[in-house]
Amino acid sequence: MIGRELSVRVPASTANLGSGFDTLGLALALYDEVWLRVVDRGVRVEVSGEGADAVPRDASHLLLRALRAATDALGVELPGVELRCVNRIPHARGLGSSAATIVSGIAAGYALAGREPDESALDLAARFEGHADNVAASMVGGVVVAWSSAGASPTFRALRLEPHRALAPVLLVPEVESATHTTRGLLPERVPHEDAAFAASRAALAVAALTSRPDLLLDATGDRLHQEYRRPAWPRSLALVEELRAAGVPAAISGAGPTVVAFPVGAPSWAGFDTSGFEVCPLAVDTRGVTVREEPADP
Ligand SMILES: Nc1ncnc2c1ncn2[C@@H]1O[C@H](COP(=O)(O)OP(=O)(O)OP(=O)(O)O)[C@@H](O)[C@H]1O
Ligand SMILES: N[C@@H](CCO)C(=O)O
Repeated sequence: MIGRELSVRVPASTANLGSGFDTLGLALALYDEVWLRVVDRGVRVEVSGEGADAVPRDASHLLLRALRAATDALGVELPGVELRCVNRIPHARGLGSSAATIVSGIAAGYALAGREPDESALDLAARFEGHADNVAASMVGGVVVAWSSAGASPTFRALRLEPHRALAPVLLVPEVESATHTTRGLLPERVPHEDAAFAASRAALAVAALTSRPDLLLDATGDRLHQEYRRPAWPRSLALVEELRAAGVPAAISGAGPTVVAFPVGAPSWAGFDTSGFEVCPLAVDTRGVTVREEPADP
């Protein structure tokens, strides 16, 4: 085991897609990369790129905690680890950075056990994150429908669906950050039945829109379960979503915000919209999910 080296590549993701709160996810072709070596003791962490000035450099690093959870669950001995992270997914913006990091750690742990990430890996990752939409997208790529059943084993599950080839998401990423745990705290305990019915119809429609009928994305990305409640956390982002939707462009808050995800048809002109302070990032859809490569041992 000592001396084994792995490299991991994991995609970002956009969750919710408006109507599918904690349920729908889409993997994006923006990747964090990690190189990892098993050593005889201790922990050494190097980080470059996003979050390099903020994330811990010890065993409390999120990836190492997820890795340890996986190796403990699989009975793999892990005396020490060296880690080099190249982070490209912005943190706390609604692009699934924490989920991608958790998935990297868990996929690496499974690889050390000689296993592909499977249903149990997804359950473990989702337990870390608290919900499965982003982790499922980062793990398997494409479109995912995630669900949980309290008390069941596995608790968290997901179904992967093939994205329609015309899906061309554009992410509008602001400078400001918004922590997911803070905006989850803005959600009410209960919602009106009428809003639940609205959500059920739009989420069901979104499955069709994302996989075979992108022309239905405007209706399919309508939301009444979370965005309005979270408005105080990112008023400008939600105003931009409303502006885009009023002009017929399907748009929603990406994950827990503050990034906006839009699905313009053709080459859009952003000139008519107030995108000041947002970086406009067209991103392809990732269809592979996390990949782990075993690096050859030193001769
Ligand atoms: N590559 C990373 N390495 C270490 N810690 C990370 C990394 N990426 C994210 N994190 C941790 O996760 C936090 C961000 O998680 P959070 O759930 O708030 O946002 P997000 O995952 O970027 O967005 P969302 O869940 O809305 O898609 C960071 O502040 C950091 O603590
Ligand atoms: N479904 C999650 C995605 C962000 O992690 C939320 O909206 O809180």
